[in-house]
Amino acid sequence: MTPLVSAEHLCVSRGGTEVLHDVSLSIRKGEIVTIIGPNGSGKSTLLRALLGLVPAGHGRVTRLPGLRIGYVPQSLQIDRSLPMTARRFLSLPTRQTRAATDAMLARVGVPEVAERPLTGLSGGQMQRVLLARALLTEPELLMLDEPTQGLDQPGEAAFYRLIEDVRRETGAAVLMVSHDLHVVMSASDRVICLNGHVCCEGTPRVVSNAPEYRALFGLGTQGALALYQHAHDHDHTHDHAHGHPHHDTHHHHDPA
Ligand SMILES: Nc1ncnc2c1ncn2[C@@H]1O[C@H](COP(=O)(O)OP(=O)(O)OP(=O)(O)O)[C@@H](O)[C@H]1O
Repeated sequence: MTPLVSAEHLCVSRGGTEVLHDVSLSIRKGEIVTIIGPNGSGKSTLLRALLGLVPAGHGRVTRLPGLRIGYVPQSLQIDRSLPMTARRFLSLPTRQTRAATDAMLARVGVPEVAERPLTGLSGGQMQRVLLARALLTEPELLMLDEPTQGLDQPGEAAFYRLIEDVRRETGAAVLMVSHDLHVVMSASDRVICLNGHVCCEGTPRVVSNAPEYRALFGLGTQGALALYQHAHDHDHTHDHAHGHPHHDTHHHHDPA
């Protein structure tokens, strides 16, 4: 099957530093793929490069022609001098009917915010509105950058259920960046562990056993991961790992 989007030997520099080095990956129809990695490891940059928002220095990015992508960025700058209701925001750039916006706000769990100004929404409400806007474009690929930040725990669980429903109902693929290692392990078909380059990738089980993953996230997470593996041990007949034992020679600056 032709991938929806792929990167081949992608290198990207930001501010004079190479932040992505020789990254190759592809996302296929209906897959849920999660990118994990420490702060500053290039996760957001990778999404933006796949979207064509930042240029590839070397290598290339290929998207299926006409592919509809719903993108939820990590943060959105809202112009506070420009009051805009959630309903109006959902109608940009494509006009939506009242019924469609109401139904989508209900679906993401915030039916009450339709007439409220965006600037008055809480972080979690805003996150849901951003997801609603992405879903309204009927995406074939959803790209979500830390989509559960700001969501409370029930909200987080509901969020991953919603993503699985969307995948089941529409066949959309999902590529997301996440720091919720526990949830990632249960919600993803495939995990890509990034630290400037792809450290390791594969099913959650393969990744959590990879030495590169353990080096990055330590053994402290193993309890939760072991629990996951125990519950899913039957389900990984096609595991594959690309965990090359190379060392990370890139330096990453703390965004702080
Ligand atoms: N516009 C930019 N100009 C200069 N440097 C940038 C720019 N955007 C990103 N960087 C740098 O590129 C590196 C990767 O940033 P990126 O936001 O992709 O990391 P991340 O893995 O998404 O981090 P986090 O987990 O903190 O969100 C960081 O060192 C960051 O400072």
